[in-house]
Amino acid sequence: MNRQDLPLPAGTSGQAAGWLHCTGIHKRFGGFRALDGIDLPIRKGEFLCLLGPSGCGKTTLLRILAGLEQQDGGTVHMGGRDIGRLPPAARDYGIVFQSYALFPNLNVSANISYGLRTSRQAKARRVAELLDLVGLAGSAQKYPAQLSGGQQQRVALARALATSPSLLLLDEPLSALDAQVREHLRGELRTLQQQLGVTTIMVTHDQEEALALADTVAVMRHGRIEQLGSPERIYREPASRFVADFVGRANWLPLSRDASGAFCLAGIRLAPGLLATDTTATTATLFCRPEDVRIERYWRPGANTMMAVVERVDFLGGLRRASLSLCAARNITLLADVGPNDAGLAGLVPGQHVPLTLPPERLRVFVGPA
Ligand SMILES: Nc1ncnc2c1ncn2[C@@H]1O[C@H](COP(=O)(O)OP(=O)(O)OP(=O)(O)O)[C@@H](O)[C@H]1O
Repeated sequence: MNRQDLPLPAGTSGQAAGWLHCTGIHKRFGGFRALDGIDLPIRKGEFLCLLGPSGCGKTTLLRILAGLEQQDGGTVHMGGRDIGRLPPAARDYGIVFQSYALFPNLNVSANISYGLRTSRQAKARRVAELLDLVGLAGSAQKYPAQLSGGQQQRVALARALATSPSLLLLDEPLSALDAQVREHLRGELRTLQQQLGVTTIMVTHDQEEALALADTVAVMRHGRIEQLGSPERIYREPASRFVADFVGRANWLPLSRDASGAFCLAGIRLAPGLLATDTTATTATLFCRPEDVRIERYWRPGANTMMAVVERVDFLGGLRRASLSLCAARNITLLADVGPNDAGLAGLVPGQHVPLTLPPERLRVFVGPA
């Protein structure tokens, strides 16, 4: 698996590349192929998110890394050591699951120190240190039932970090929390991970969470990695239609070719230089994010500028989302996100004709029908 434009996380060096390395991982459940040749290099100190729809194999891969599931084929190396067949206890990681999985009959202190084999005083010191780290100082004597969901997940995180593992595995740790707590804890998790520099792999099906948290996102589909790259790269330069659709919102517009082979949208020749994966394909689709569609205040002929009719405008708080249809082909519709300071805002009235520009550098072409 090639890595794309990945800056190293702070505090790591080039030699650290591929500190944890999965090679050719296969896993079947009966006749079902859950993982189909996973190659995944992870650098020391990196925060990597496994992102994909339900059933794509994210959790299976995480469980294989944890030794909770055995792969049918392939290897796992960590720090140069083959750990692929070691039992969970012989691997050096902490894990947090979606459900808090705390022992209800043990207090916070006992939950956190459960895996520690040190003296009572050392345990108490470590618990206090960890509670401080996760923002729960003074809660050592409480029981899980006395804590909110977010607090329980902090305790679970403290427990996972208790032995100072080299690797932190997180299986949808925020998904049981309500939106506000989730966003708050997301920020704290990222700060904590950077502060400790612990290599972290998190499973999520929430693309916003993956983009916000990760140094690197691995987008999975049907047991394979469809794209591995920085959040920016995944969002801006999706490698496939699946990735483009799964991550963020997109307009898909049907293209044709004129006699010279140039791409046309609704009969309008588009600026040259659009990248297509297959340059001979006759059927192609234009991909463009709603925030990249520029509504102009006045008509000015230019590359990829065309007239459209405003069909509908939805107020989304920070921005307005306009549904538009192209004047040259009213059946071709697209969404445009318009911010409060954008020039085109004044024209956003249903029924109004407005010029719009599709900035050439923001467009991509995918082979196949829209
Ligand atoms: N122990 C098992 N026995 C049989 N099938 C399994 C087992 N574990 C997972 N699977 C199947 O393997 C596929 C991948 O499961 P996995 O839990 O890895 O997916 P996921 O991407 O984490 O999805 P979700 O987000 O829903 O948890 C699914 O179709 C699942 O039903």
